[in-house]
Amino acid sequence: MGPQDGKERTAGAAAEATDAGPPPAVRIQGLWKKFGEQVAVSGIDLTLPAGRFIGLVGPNGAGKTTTLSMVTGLLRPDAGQVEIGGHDVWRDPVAVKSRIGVLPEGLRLFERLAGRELLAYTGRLRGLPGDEVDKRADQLLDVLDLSGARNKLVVDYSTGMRKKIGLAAALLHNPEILFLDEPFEGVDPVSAQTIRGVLERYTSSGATVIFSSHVMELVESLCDWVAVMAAGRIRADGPLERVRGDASSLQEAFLGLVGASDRGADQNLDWLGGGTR
Ligand SMILES: Nc1ncnc2c1ncn2[C@@H]1O[C@H](COP(=O)(O)OP(=O)(O)OP(=O)(O)O)[C@@H](O)[C@H]1O
Repeated sequence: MGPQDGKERTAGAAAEATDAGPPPAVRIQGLWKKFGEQVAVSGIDLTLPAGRFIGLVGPNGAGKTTTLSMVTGLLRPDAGQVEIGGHDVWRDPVAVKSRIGVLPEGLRLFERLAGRELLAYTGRLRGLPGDEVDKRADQLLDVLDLSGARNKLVVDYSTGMRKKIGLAAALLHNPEILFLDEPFEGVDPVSAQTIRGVLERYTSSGATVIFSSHVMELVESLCDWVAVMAAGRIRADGPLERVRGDASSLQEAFLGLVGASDRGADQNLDWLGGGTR
């Protein structure tokens, strides 16, 4: 399965989505971003269908965060277009931002607010009525097992608690599409299971989740659609089974796609053998 396969599938998915009526969740065309001489995202085209649980996977430095930042309107591309639900991210930002929830990498939160206050503030910024914000905030805190920390300042939250309160803030306005950059990083297995349950419930209503991750087992168990990125390009994308192909696991398919399956450590590091000293 090569890059071209991914492109063909993308075009196919776009046509399917258009024929069926509703626009795709995300349509990316010719997206580029350079930082100095470093090309982070190299002219990608990608169509992600609505109503799916979608994983964006790739090795460190592949360009996942840069792509998600441009797709969600946090970073201006050098070139290219992004549409969310048929709306251009840069020309129609209000329509786009009302439809999406975002949990970015290295999320900045208002540290001196308590968790409950943070949600109240986020809800009012989103234009929700106060009693609706109260109801939703209480339910989200409860489901995410944060009720006991509702009055604790965010600065005192652990990494996992920060991810969960960030997720609650991203879900508060009931977006159509949720973007999550490494939502499970630094999260313990119990909290991961809680987050997973919330996301599964959210997608079962027809909403779309798009998240980046390095953890292939997680992506394989959660996602029904996958895009594989490496060196700023999309190497493959489509339904999970198609991207996995004949490989025994997504991990194996991924290593083949990013060209890392035969990168053994044995040719180098011949000095490393502390145990045999
Ligand atoms: N603000 C920046 N300034 C300079 N270079 C950057 C910046 N942001 C990203 N890059 C570079 O762009 C490339 C893509 O980075 P990006 O963070 O998008 O990758 P990633 O796939 O999210 O990686 P990881 O999985 O390690 O988080 C890398 O080479 C990175 O060093």
